[in-house]
Amino acid sequence: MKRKSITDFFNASPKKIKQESRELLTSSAENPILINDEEEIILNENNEQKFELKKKNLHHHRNQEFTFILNEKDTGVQVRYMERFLSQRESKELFDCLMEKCEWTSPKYNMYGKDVVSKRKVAFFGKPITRNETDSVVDTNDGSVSRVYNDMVKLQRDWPEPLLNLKKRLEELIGEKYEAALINRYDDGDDLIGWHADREASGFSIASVSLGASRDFQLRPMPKQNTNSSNTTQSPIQKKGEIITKSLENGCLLIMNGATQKHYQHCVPKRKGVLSARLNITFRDINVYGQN
Ligand SMILES: O=C(O)CCC(=O)C(=O)O
Ligand SMILES: [Fe+2]
Repeated sequence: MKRKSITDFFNASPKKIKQESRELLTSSAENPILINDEEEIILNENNEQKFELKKKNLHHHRNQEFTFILNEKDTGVQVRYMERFLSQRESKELFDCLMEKCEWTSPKYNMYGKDVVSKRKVAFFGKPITRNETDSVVDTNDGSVSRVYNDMVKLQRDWPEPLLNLKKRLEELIGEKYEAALINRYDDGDDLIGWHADREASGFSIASVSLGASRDFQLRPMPKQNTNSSNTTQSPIQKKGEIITKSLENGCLLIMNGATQKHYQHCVPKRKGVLSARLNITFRDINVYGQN
């Protein structure tokens, strides 16, 4: 590994590097390298930059760095985390606003053949309504529903201002177009979401913002299916040590890229000691959670 000053780096190949260094300004990887005129850039043996992130991922947020929870070369899985994406004030404002504006539904799921109603609540914002120049509502919320998980939930299209602003900010930061937001409300540590993978298209990055109480978020490799089994029900084989746990705090941002949903499952397990509410917003692709 050679070390070069940033001046050497520019002199070596001015055109190419100038453009790349701009992209690196806000980048971070396992070993974040922030570059300005005084700092050094680390090169590998071939004189190439060691870390290179896509330009679309690197706008703004100079003081807020991503860390990788997962970054797999072979599968392409990337799960990134930014601790203080929202300030305490922004988080509180959004939390209060969503608590007031969301129309909550309790999801149902089937456990051993029985329908069970979850204590966790969900709300769903679909494609935002369009407003004309005088800011009057053109398309009204007509009380329709949308299918989320296996449930029909109230489809809300009149996005509260702070949620719309957050959507725009994430679109700029991540380079995706988000047209839906799913809100999960965990009133205390008894509320949970079990192991699952999201249904988003393979190239799509889901952005997840957490508010309120800290909760553990877990990831595990997609359970291998027992192909020898004579019946067709799939039995997962999972080693306990393969579970990654990350506490998601008030105001943090987690980004799961498309490959994550193919190779990993995630969950928010029960946590007895948690006595207050957490909201989680996932910004998603409207094509997956259609508007019925
Ligand atoms: O609450 C969370 O952090 C995760 C929510 C989730 O996985 C989902 O809604 O699909
Ligand atoms: Fe999920």
